[in-house]
Amino acid sequence: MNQNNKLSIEDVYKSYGNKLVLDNIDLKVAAGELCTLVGPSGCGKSTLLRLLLGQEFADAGSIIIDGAPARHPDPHRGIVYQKYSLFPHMTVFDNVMAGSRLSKQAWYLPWKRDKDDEAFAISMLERLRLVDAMRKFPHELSGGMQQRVAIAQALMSKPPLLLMDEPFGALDPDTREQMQIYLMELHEEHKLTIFFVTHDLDEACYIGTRLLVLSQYYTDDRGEEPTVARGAKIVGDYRLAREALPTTEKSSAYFKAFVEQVRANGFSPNNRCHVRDFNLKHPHSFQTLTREENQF
Ligand SMILES: Nc1ncnc2c1ncn2[C@@H]1O[C@H](COP(=O)(O)OP(=O)(O)OP(=O)(O)O)[C@@H](O)[C@H]1O
Repeated sequence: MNQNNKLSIEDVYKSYGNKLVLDNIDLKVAAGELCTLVGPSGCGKSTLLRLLLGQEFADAGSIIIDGAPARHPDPHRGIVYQKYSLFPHMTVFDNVMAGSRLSKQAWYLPWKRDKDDEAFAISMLERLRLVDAMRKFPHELSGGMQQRVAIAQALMSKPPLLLMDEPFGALDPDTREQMQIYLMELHEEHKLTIFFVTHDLDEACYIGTRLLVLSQYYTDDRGEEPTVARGAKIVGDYRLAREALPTTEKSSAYFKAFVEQVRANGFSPNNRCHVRDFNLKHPHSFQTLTREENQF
């Protein structure tokens, strides 16, 4: 494995029963990349994250993270889901602090707080506009606030590999944009490697340094569609020059032109159907054309 690769996925297959979900996935990711992952609903994005987490195993192939097979979840990999789960009996602050204690594989004991961790937790709570709520319990918070606490909890340990499954999907647009900017800043500051699943191409292009498209719809080398149902492959792999994007100008003509360019040119001609159907106004902005619609 190339020493710069944080992770390497080779010839990975994953089925549930007789349904093939992931079909020969090959992917190498360098340390520090923020990979955004888009694809049609049900194509296997969350399944891929679960394999990376070590929560489930591939039927064939290998997943190597930091030179070792991904066998089971460990503190070096953090995960944030759209559905948050917090400790109901702990305050916001203790929930966030629990993230660092858990990552150190020691049970969280409030009287054994680490001062550096405390300072980092408070700085995150300030950034996430939660500092006024830090003594509250989860049931006293809105859903968006609870999600922000869950994100802070996962970020607390600055996991070298952070897996995020539609983490901002339930946030209101303003909070979502603030979270995007915060995540980009954290990514740069702590050199995290991140896999970020989203249904929003705008978001994927905005925050990612690399855009991956996973889909079960593709044509073969001769441009023909497979005659049997297949699992999903990486059908688009696109480098994003995020440093060229001013963080405050997401709605700028420049950014819109950039996303449009990704839509128009970003994927291989064999997969152009995926590009045409991106509709950024739609809440599920990535939808794949049916065979009948794909007539060009
Ligand atoms: N534990 C399981 N048992 C059986 N089938 C499963 C299981 N987990 C996922 N699947 C199936 O595998 C396929 C991929 O599911 P997955 O949740 O990974 O897709 P996804 O791309 O994340 O979808 P979405 O965008 O809707 O969240 C789906 O058809 C799903 O029904």
